[in-house]
Amino acid sequence: MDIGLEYRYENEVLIPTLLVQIELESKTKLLLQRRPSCAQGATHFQTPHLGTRSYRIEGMIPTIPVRSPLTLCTNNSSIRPTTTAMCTPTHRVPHVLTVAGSDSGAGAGIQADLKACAALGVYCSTVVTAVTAQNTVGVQGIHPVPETFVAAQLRSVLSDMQVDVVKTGMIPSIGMVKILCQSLQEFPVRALVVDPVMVSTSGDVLADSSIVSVLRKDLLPVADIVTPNLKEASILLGGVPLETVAHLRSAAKLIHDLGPRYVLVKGGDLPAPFDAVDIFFDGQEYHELLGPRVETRNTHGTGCTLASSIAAGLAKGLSMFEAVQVAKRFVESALHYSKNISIGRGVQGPFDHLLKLKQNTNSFSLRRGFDKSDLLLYAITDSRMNKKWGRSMVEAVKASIKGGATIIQLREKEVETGEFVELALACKEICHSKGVPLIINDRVDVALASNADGVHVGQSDMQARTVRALLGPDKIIGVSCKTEEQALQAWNDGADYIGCGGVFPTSTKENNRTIGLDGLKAVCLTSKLPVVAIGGISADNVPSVMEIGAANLRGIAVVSALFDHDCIFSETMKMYSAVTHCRSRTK
Ligand SMILES: Cc1ncc(COP(=O)(O)OP(=O)(O)O)c(N)n1
Ligand SMILES: Cc1ncsc1CCOP(=O)(O)O
Ligand SMILES: [Mg+2]
Repeated sequence: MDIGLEYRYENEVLIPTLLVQIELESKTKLLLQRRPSCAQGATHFQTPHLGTRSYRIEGMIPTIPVRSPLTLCTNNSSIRPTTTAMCTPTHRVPHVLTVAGSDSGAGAGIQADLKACAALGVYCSTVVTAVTAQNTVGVQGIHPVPETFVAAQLRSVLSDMQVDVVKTGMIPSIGMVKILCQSLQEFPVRALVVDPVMVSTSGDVLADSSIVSVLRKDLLPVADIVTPNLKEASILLGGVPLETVAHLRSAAKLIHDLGPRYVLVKGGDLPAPFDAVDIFFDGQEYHELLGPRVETRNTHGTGCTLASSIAAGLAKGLSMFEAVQVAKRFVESALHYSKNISIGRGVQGPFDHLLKLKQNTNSFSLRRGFDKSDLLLYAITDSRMNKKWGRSMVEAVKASIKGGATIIQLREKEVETGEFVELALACKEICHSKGVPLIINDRVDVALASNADGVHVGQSDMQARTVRALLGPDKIIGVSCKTEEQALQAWNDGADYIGCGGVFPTSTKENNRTIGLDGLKAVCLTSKLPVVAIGGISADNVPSVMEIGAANLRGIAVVSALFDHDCIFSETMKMYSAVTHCRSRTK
């Protein structure tokens, strides 16, 4: 007689099921299964052949999780269950497999990939292709791993684990490229990120020229994205000189013709005065990804880290472009954070990938960065309305978040700077306790002093590019735009979103030209940034706004519809249900 305990999921709860297998004289097996109606005590089976069989259960049978073996007692003997119920809820973890070389200095290679994935919350397994002796001075030695052992590592990981994305770094031999391609055919993954490591940033050759043709012929055609720096792009294209942004664009196109779905040519090595511009090419459109050049010696491993961060974003379900943007911001943040650390005596030091784990967990902006879904219901505060209705700013912010506001903007035109900073700190605490970003209107100084999550500026305020340079890459920057040209400028300046309006007439902002639904639509259709509509928006006209037919219109920004009322909570709930209803219909 076998006894077992099985757990089955039903409605989010694990239900214990007792399984009793009895062998009859006639050798037929009888499987009885029963849900113990109690955690302890007897449970009875009615069996057609044996009448009533009673079993007494000792030991608790909790629903989740069960870790301790249970002892089931029949009439007179205790029988340990055939299976010890070990049930805990399981969930998939985004998973990147890095196929790269080991960097003894731990600034680049698989070490960089492991740290980047850890910082971005993604599991990272490793296939080591070579062991290098290197430090901040350069590469002193390379010891390739035998190809058969690379194959064995690939099989060990891919045959057992659910890998979402493979990221390749240094692959020192033609045979290894072919082994990798074969493994990916046998064990397909969702995406392949190829960082064509051929020359280290210290200028040392990490893969001889013979491998270039195999990379071109075998690996690039199956890559989802390839991320060469200037030198690597030039090598992939036979040694053409690449010295300007125009060269980068043509290089991206030519490399795309070799087969990868996307290309990111990294322009960090462009000679000054160019900004650190990367060209992202999807086969149709070019995107110039600008970012502040961080003046530091600690840039070793930036290429590997960018590629593994892209892989991490893809593993988490981001689109390619989103993954590239987040990865670029992550690397910039890490460089910014690490710019003055000193590791090693050479010309090029490593940077600190794990800043996210060290930053104050309340620093919301680094915990997950800007998410365009934050724009769904954008509440903009107004002290005059608070005064009119006799409530504090903190009360107003709490009520709007409780009602469903997804992002808060403190918009204060008369308050003294010191008071504004205090207000921002108090509101940030409320916002972060609910995972809601806090944006400061106009005042970059107040945003810096309160470490708010970002700033919103208008056309007559500080230019977004300057704000970006002051706030750094991981803060949220919004720009007011009435025209397509302003929207393009906001994009080039490195903004995260556009506030577009006033859509309808409003008395909340003086001397504000109304652009109407047509003006809103014109901006949305050309903007490369997500858009939030603003100006005279109420629950009644939300449908007309949200249904203009622009996918990147992500929400509405409102002041009086929420705050010029006695009950902010109910007004916000009303607005939230209106905008979510429309959003669900227009997705
Ligand atoms: C989300 C959002 N959009 C637009 C504005 C308007 O900003 P601005 O043009 O700077 O005007 P003021 O708000 O400063 O009067 C905004 N604040 N938020
Ligand atoms: C700040 C701002 N920018 C354009 S319109 C506006 C005011 C929006 O206020 P309301 O939602 O009360 O119309
Ligand atoms: Mg302004």
